[in-house]
Amino acid sequence: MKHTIFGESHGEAIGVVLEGVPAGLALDLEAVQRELDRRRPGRSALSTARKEADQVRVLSGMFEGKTTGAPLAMVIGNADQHSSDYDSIRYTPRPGHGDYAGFLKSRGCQDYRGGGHFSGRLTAPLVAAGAVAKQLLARQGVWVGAHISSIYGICDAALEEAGQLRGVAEKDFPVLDDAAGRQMQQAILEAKQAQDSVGGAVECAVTGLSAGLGGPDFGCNVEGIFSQYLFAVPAVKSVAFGAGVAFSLMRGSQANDPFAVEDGKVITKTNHAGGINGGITNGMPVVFEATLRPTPSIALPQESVDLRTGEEVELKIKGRHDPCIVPRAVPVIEAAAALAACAVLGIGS
Ligand SMILES: Cc1cc2nc3c(=O)[nH]c(=O)nc-3n(C[C@H](O)[C@H](O)[C@H](O)COP(=O)(O)O)c2cc1C
Ligand SMILES: C=C(O[C@@H]1CC(C(=O)O)=C[C@@H](OP(=O)(O)O)[C@H]1O)C(=O)O
Repeated sequence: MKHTIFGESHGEAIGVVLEGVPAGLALDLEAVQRELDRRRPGRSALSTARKEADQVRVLSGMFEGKTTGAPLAMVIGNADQHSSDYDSIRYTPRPGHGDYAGFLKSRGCQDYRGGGHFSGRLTAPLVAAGAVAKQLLARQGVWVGAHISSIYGICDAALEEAGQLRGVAEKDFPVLDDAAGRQMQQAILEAKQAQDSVGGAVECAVTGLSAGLGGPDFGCNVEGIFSQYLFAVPAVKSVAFGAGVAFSLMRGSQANDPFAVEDGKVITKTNHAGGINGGITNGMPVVFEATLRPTPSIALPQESVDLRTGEEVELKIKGRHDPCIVPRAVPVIEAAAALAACAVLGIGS
């Protein structure tokens, strides 16, 4: 399924056009809305204070409750913009954000208000598209779940099997170990108090993908397909499959996943490979971790450059920002993974 996300954070609306959605899907719009509600801003002191209802409206591609196979267009309004917060930083890019790169790419014509098209707000339509993908995947027995695996060095309990993630989505703070979750929340509030921000990671599992999907080469490699979708999420700076960076500390005897037979099916006893060997699914859950950087917009003074004069200037950012992106990014990572899983399965292509 090809998806095109459109809009700007302070424009009239944001949305997505999904092409290739198979006809005849009885799309559950309440389920789509539930996913959007998990990501919605302005719900607690842990997130940006911007309040948006994030009510999704389907403009096309659905008739009498079912998808028609025509492009599915979904739109979400913007209501609570404080655009004047951005006037003073129009020509002084925020370190870490897309401002400078966007200024160059748009030749100075970018919508600078609220980060424009680079805003994390554009992940709302991504979540809507992912919710459609999840419904298509469910018909094939494929399921996606995630949890916050760490924030600022505080780790959640280790994920031993993907089934532990069922039920995590309903939590306000989606972790396996609520005690660790309370420590993470404390770390976020301390960073906020210090006019700063923190980053962390989201671990995600996709179950039900049969063995033998994908290929070793560019374009069909399953790790590559997932990575393309995941790196399109703003603030994602690394993606690692299975044991990921911990492989560098292992011997082969520890890293290899021993084969076994369970109910007549070949399985592996461990899943250090994250369900992928040779770029091809091996039938175990596809498991990966995405690292999200600390929020770029912080209240502490920072160094920037006035792009009109070339002078170095001190930057003070106003406005309402997430002191940590990770909690609201959990449904976003799931959405990106669901779209990637559709691509791996060839749904809508
Ligand atoms: C859900 C979500 C919320 C975000 N909230 C903010 C925010 O409040 N302030 C901010 O500066 N960046 C925020 N970001 C991150 C920026 O959008 C992102 O860092 C920027 O677009 C640059 O992209 P990059 O980090 O991938 O290079 C958010 C990202 C996501 C996914
Ligand atoms: C609005 C959302 O998050 C926004 C993401 C964001 C950024 O720079 O990425 C900056 C802030 O925008 P604003 O200054 O307009 O409040 C966040 O509030 C959202 O996620 O829906």
